[in-house]
Amino acid sequence: MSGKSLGQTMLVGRIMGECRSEQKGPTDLFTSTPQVKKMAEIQQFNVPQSYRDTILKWNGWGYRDSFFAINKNGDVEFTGSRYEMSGQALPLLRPWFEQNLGIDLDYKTPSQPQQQFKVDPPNNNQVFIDFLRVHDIAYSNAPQHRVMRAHGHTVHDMMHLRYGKIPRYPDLIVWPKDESQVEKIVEAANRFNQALIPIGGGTSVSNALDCPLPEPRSIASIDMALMDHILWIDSQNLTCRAEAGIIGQTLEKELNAKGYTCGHEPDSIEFSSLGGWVSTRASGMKKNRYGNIEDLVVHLNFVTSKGLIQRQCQVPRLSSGPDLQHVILGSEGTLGVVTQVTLKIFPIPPVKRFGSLVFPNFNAGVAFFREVAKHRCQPASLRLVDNEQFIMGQAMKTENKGLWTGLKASASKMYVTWWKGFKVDEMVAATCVFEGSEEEVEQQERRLYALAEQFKGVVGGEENGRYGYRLTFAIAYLRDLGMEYSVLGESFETSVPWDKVLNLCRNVKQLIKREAKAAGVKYPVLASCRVTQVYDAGACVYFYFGFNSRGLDNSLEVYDRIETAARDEIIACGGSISHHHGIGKLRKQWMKGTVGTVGLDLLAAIKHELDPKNVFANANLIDLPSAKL
Ligand SMILES: Cc1cc2nc3c(=O)[nH]c(=O)nc-3n(C[C@H](O)[C@H](O)[C@H](O)COP(=O)(O)OP(=O)(O)OC[C@H]3O[C@@H](n4cnc5c(N)ncnc54)[C@H](O)[C@@H]3O)c2cc1C
Repeated sequence: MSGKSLGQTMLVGRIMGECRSEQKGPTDLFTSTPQVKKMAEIQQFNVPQSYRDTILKWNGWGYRDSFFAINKNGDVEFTGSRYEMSGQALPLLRPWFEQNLGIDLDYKTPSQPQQQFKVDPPNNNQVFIDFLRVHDIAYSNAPQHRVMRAHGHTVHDMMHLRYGKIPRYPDLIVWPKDESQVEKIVEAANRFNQALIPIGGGTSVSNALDCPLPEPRSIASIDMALMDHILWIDSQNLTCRAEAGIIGQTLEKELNAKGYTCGHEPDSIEFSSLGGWVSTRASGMKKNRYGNIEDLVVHLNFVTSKGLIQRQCQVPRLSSGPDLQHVILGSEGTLGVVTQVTLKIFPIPPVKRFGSLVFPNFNAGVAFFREVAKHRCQPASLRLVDNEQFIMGQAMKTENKGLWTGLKASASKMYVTWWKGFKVDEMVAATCVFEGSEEEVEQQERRLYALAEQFKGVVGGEENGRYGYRLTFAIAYLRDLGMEYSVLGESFETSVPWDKVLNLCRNVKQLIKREAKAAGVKYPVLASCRVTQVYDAGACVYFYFGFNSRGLDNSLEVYDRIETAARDEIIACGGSISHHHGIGKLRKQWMKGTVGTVGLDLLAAIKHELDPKNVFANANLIDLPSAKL
């Protein structure tokens, strides 16, 4: 993937310089229903060809050329050439799918072809469209643009794309190229009764981008893809200012080229945007060293229906009443548009090293993590996978590489399983990323590994650690393979105090299996978790679950029942509604229990004050009392 200098791509959204304004993508293949052709003429102005339309899948995760497929030998293979795993076979993965989810290669549930995907006609607000034209703001109501901005990446989104249709599309897409154009769009929306939904990378996993069905107004999606530039880097104060549409990997790559990092690395960094991170209160895997997004944001600009919110000074901390930036962080597109963000940046650490540890069981691993938090000796990243994920990780070995490469010699494996008495169906693994100077990293390693010994931890080597983190990006593509064979899968997460981690993990996993069986699932069910973040007072736990829907005629209903029951169980076990995925429309039902009635009223009052006409009408976070609008 070739990098490009700033300025070269002023007119296109970029992922590592991959887009060209002249590129045409097969998204042109979407068809309009006959009504669209009759009722609504395609209206387009200055449409940029952004990465979203040219290199991303229309009905799944990630790059179009990268997916898991069954090759001619019957093995799973990862296509393309973008990832280390690309072009390689994973001979253990198919047996893993068969054993753990009961898939049968003869029973395929392929997606509908793109050409058959029908798009409803747009509800054009002509006066708003004319305004955009006069003010030189790019727009389109073409079906291919509307489909690509109508969803995030929940199971529902994928099921709609693969087998049905999206219940409601944005009627128009607008591409502001700077903050002043965003201000004009918001002003016009208020004047001409237009609803708006901002979209960054489109990686939402909370139905936050879905257009609400009851919304009677025309809905325009504000695609931030053109606002993707670093505006300045301040090496004195170690800050940078960037436009909110910049995609994580582009931001990081351009900072790296100048010797800096922003340190924020969510697993979705390849496709999620800076504005999206702020709007969802995102968390990155290296938060131990750099902090979560709320720790990294120094300052931001926010365009609301009432005008621009920005601080009058760019200082590191302020005592001036409640922090208004915390009203914006996590606002999920309900209050306005994040246009520019000043972030802390850091010199790239001279040394980055991976590491891994193996523990006899999950309890020992969690006890170790608790001790690490007490001693505050967590490296930049520290993750603990349970036995199910440990086994799954091994099943994703390519022909040449494996989780056990660090313990390559069979003598080492014997050391763990025979000499140390670990059981293969109980042992778990932790992976780490250490960053700093050579001395700092050595010291971090020594301290962590010495502590691990107290919990029977065995050092698994650097290569195993590296492998664990590399898998992160590939795992996101696995669901699409499962869906080809009737598997529905999802991940969800929570924040939980230390004393409740074990109980919560065990209960939620058991509940998922119980609920699936009760709902008629006839095949083995995947329920697995990992501890992904370490805090003084608790941890973030991240679950994967999946089941084979073969034979069920109400698979989405079954899925919803299990997911809802799992969230209820999480909350009953002392966990939270979310740690970093946010609320969207998916988890709204638990907001009252989370913030209380007074809290809900306060959120509604803020919404009413900033956006009295509910122009930002994505209906995330809370249901608005109609009297207030
Ligand atoms: C495979 C995968 C891995 C993930 N890993 C992580 C992870 O490690 N950590 C994590 O925190 N999350 C993760 N997520 C969730 C998701 O990536 C985050 O919520 C991310 O912050 C969303 O950013 P985005 O740019 O894609 O936002 P979008 O999906 O485009 O939008 C999300 C919400 O933010 C609003 N929004 C977007 N941009 C703006 C803006 N400029 N102004 C106002 N509102 C805006 C939208 O209206 C919407 O409500 C993951 C998701 C997937 C699919």
